[in-house]
Amino acid sequence: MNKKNITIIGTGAYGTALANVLADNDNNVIMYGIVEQQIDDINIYHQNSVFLDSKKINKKIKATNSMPAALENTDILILGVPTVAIKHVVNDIIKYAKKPMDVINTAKGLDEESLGLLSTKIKKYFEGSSVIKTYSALYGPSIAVEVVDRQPTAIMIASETIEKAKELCEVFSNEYFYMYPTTDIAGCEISAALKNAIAIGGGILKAYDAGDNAHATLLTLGLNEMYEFGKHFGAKLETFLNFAGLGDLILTASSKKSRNFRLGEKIVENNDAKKALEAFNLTVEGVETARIAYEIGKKYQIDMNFFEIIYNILYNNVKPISLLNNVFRDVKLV
Ligand SMILES: NC(=O)C1=CN([C@@H]2O[C@H](COP(=O)(O)OP(=O)(O)OC[C@H]3O[C@@H](n4cnc5c(N)ncnc54)[C@H](OP(=O)(O)O)[C@@H]3O)[C@@H](O)[C@H]2O)C=CC1
Ligand SMILES: O=C(CO)COP(=O)(O)O
Repeated sequence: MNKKNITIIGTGAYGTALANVLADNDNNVIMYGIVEQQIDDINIYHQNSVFLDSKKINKKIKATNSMPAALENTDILILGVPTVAIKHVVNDIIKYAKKPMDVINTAKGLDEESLGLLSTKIKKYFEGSSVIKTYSALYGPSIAVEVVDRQPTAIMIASETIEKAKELCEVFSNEYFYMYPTTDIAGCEISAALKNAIAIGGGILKAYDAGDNAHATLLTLGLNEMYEFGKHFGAKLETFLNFAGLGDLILTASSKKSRNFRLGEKIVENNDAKKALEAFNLTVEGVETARIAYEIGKKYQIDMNFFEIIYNILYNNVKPISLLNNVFRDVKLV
């Protein structure tokens, strides 16, 4: 496989983890960030201590705060910022990109405005520009810190054609990072977004010491609601059984390494979602997703009992104990 020139937008936890994989695979990797200290940390000390402590990353990774420099000669562009920042960065990317690129999104969210898919929205942002060659997105159970530690990880790449997905698998895969191809962008994206809200529920149950039965039940009913939701957008059933679906759901709704899970625990600690959120300054995509998924469920009359409860906890000051008291009743199984 030829060396690729890869640009990663965002110097956060996941962008850094992917940079490390891609540099390990001998590609030229440059990261674009907005925080000088993070850029220096990467260039000089080969670490990203704000997000990943003092863990060393591949010395070949470069970072810059200049978008034009980052986009000098890009073959593959990775969007490594949270959902909320995508519009802003795409505007700049369009301004400075010099040639058409394979664009890969990593953000896990939905589109608030259209009550639809984030991928549709991102492609719209690029519409009319000539800088996007293909669109793909990368999803699956991959906590950044474990990827940086080179612990075994398997994820999906969803592209519009299977040929492109397979080509990208070649670029990313190595002995600790395995990537599998699919064309079900909608299914992967919905799984990835919705599991974050379910992970908040996982943290709530854990903090109440609800037990392993309850945990397994949450995963099962959560997967069912993800699928009910996905059907509406034409997602395939099998996607919910792959790494983007079941895999990421199990990981995030069970692990203290997940920020969404930890937020759930904090909500119980504070007995108040608003207070917990005020004190929690990490990226937690599940909060917005819970609201958008709830609205989509209402609009299209999708049966989503869990999402209604978690929405009320996050947005209507309903106490977190209501999850324990109500989520196991009237579960609608696929
Ligand atoms: N962490 C993980 O294990 C995984 C995360 N993801 C997904 O990846 C996405 C990013 O998450 P993650 O890397 O963890 O988030 P982080 O909070 O670790 O990092 C986000 C980065 O984006 C930067 N950023 C925010 N706005 C802008 C902007 N306008 N221009 C440039 N940079 C910006 C942030 O800068 P600043 O520091 O200034 O805020 C920060 O460096 C999320 O959607 C997440 O769900 C997917 C798989 C795994
Ligand atoms: O999506 C993730 C791992 O696949 C990361 O989850 P959190 O955003 O909850 O930390």
